[in-house]
Amino acid sequence: MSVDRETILSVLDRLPLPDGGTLVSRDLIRALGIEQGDVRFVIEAESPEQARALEPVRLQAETALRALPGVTGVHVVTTAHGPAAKAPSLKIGQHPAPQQGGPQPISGIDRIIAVGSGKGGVGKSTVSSNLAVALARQGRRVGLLDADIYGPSQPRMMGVSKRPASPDGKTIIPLKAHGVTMMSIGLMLKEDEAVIWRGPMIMGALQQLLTQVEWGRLDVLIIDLPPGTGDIQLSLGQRTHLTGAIVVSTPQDVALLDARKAIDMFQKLKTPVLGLIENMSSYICPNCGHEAHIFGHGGVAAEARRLDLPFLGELPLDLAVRLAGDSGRPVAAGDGPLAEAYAALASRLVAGGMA
Ligand SMILES: Nc1ncnc2c1ncn2[C@@H]1O[C@H](COP(=O)(O)OP(=O)(O)OP(=O)(O)O)[C@@H](O)[C@H]1O
Repeated sequence: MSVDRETILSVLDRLPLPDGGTLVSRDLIRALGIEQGDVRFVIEAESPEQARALEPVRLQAETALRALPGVTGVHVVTTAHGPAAKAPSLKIGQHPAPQQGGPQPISGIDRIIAVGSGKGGVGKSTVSSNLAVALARQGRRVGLLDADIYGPSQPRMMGVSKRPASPDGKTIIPLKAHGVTMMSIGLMLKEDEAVIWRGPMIMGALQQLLTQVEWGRLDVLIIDLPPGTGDIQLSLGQRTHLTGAIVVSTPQDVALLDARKAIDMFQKLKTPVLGLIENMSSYICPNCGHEAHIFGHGGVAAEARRLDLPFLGELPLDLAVRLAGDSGRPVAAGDGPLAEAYAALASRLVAGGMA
């Protein structure tokens, strides 16, 4: 049984706010998305004070929604307008500036590739970081932007935690790791501020990360998107000229079903789908060498053929990939078959003029 938007809103409309009204009646809910029972939305507070006052309501909302049949997960974040945090702060409380003439390029960046997935947990962030590192090892000037506001994982995967500097309070100096210039929304938050954003509204935040970060000259910027097909992906595709998108999926049917939705979204946005990647494709037992297909095998290649899209390759399920991601040194930075798989993927993109 799946849960719908109306049910979610009616539950939220029953939770009173401390100063009157509800999240719904006060129009504080943004970017509500429901993917396979996973509910995500943003509470847009008017000030950091209000955001703090709303914290009990956020928790109540999570508990109430989790109790609904068909809900498998709930992720709610609060954003706050109001006085800017100490530098480097993204200026707060702005809707993205109105824009004329469709998606725009970003000056100094030759190509932008968005890495998306229909479903969370399929390895989109892992693929983004490893691909970025593999491309940098081939001499490309590479940027990596972690746009997953719900769970920014690139600082951990790339092994950076320093808060980026902003000498003039406007531009932000990105960090460097494994030859890649990187920036993550996670680096702008203090650890104890994980819930309340000191940032602009989310769409504006992404736009600012694209334009206020001093990326320098890049051959390619890789954007690690949040999972699914929500407002962030739409807003990015509508405002920024993307060279193309890569969709990551595991071979399971359920993951493929969602991947199709992501492909559909990119096609509606007129963003070329550069290809599909099958992650967690096969598992080689380190003890006996037996090859197993835990999530199935070949489903993504078959889907690519069916949709007449390029199949960019399969990446095995391997403990070393996770350990490397957790340790901040992606497998692509080392040697061996896993690094070679990413190098081959990077070469294909370079040869095709995509990176
Ligand atoms: N090929 C692989 N082999 C082993 N572990 C993997 C592989 N790919 C990803 N993982 C692990 O699976 C977990 C989820 O991966 P990752 O965070 O990249 O997924 P995601 O699609 O970006 O998820 P989210 O949507 O939650 O951001 C991580 O712990 C990662 O290290």
